[in-house]
Amino acid sequence: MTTPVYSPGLEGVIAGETAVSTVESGLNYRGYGVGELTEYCSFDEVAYLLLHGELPNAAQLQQFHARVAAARQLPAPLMGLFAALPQSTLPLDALRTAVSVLGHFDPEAADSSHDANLRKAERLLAQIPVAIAAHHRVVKGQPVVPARQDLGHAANFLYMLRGSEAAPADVKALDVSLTLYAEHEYNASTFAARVIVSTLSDLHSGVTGAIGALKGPLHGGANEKVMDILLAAGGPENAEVWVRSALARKERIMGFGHRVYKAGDVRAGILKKYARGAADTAGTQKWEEAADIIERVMAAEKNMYPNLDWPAGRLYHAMKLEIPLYTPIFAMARIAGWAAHVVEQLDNNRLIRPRGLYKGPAARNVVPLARRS
Ligand SMILES: CC(=O)SCCNC(=O)CCNC(=O)[C@H](O)C(C)(C)COP(=O)(O)OP(=O)(O)OC[C@H]1O[C@@H](n2cnc3c(N)ncnc32)[C@H](O)[C@@H]1OP(=O)(O)O
Ligand SMILES: O=C([O-])CC(=O)C(=O)O
Repeated sequence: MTTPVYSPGLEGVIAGETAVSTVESGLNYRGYGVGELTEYCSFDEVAYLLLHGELPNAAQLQQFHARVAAARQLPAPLMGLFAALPQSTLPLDALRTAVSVLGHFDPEAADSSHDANLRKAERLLAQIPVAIAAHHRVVKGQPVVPARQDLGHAANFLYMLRGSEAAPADVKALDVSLTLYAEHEYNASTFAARVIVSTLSDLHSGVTGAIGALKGPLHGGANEKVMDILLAAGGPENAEVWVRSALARKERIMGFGHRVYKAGDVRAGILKKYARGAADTAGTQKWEEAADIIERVMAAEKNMYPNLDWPAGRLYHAMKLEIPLYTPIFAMARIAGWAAHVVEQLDNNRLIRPRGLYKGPAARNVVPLARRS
């Protein structure tokens, strides 16, 4: 047996190969920088790139859109389940359940071939936003709004959620956030999905587990906590005092820090201008001013910089989206990355099974129950 190497939290460990994206020298998806992708491409094109390996031409995009739009519906029993879940069910928990249930109804659930996985991935890409919007409206006692076939991913989601077409600026801002959220190498939720399917389990199981991993506030759950923090800080007048006392209490400021990026996350810089634009439109600039103050204190006191969740939480708040929807929106984008990794894992699979460094008692003998004190 070779000597095990231990790195707490697997920091710095190369856990596998991937051609989906890299965080080395700027984040890129399949070779394309995320800055250019947000500038020149829609999320729909980026999802195609992640799943199929190349950017689509116009005909490929049109066919992809037609397939995804046709799959924007849920089985009736899932709608019934949304009504039966406790009112207090968090949207992310409902989504995790929904993906598991969708697995029962997928016609190719048991087929984990490359092509079947891509077809299932396209269906999940279509169904996840429908599930988020439908659960949201059911909980509110509002009629569910059927998906529109003619709209892209971001526009259709806002339409299903609100029941009316969103302003183009809102659609563009959400679309950019989806592109930035779509993929990030071996992050915790993607790694969870890869571990699950490495046992030769199926795509829906991998994505269900990935959603569970995304939920935690050290990962995707942070975008909801960002707004909780700003609301707790109360605005620019109190932000500096608030963040300094939170740091003195050794609290984590959600939306700051990153396992890989120690000098800042390029995605946060890209999305910041959209958060600012949405705040200008909504007249909620005070949260942007408070965010600037917190950023300044975090840089000075902790040498720590915003990650993508920091502007995303503010953007969604300025767009008047309810806070518990923020992590589900992350999932609605990351499904493209999760599925691309699941396909890649299964195309060249080896069971993922690391070792644990034993820290328990030394070997000892069992004392039979009658003689145990
Ligand atoms: C899109 C995404 O999912 S990006 C990640 C979103 N998550 C967040 O924003 C949550 C807040 N950030 C964090 O908790 C962390 O920075 C993580 C989990 C993202 C990365 O953490 P790691 O690289 O593993 O660092 P680790 O958790 O070991 O922390 C190292 C030290 O920095 C401190 N620290 C890390 N992040 C923060 C933070 N946001 N605020 C205050 N202190 C922090 C820790 O308390 C720890 O201090 P200590 O050594 O005195 O105990
Ligand atoms: O990579 C990570 O650890 C977390 C992250 O930024 C992401 O998943 O987008």
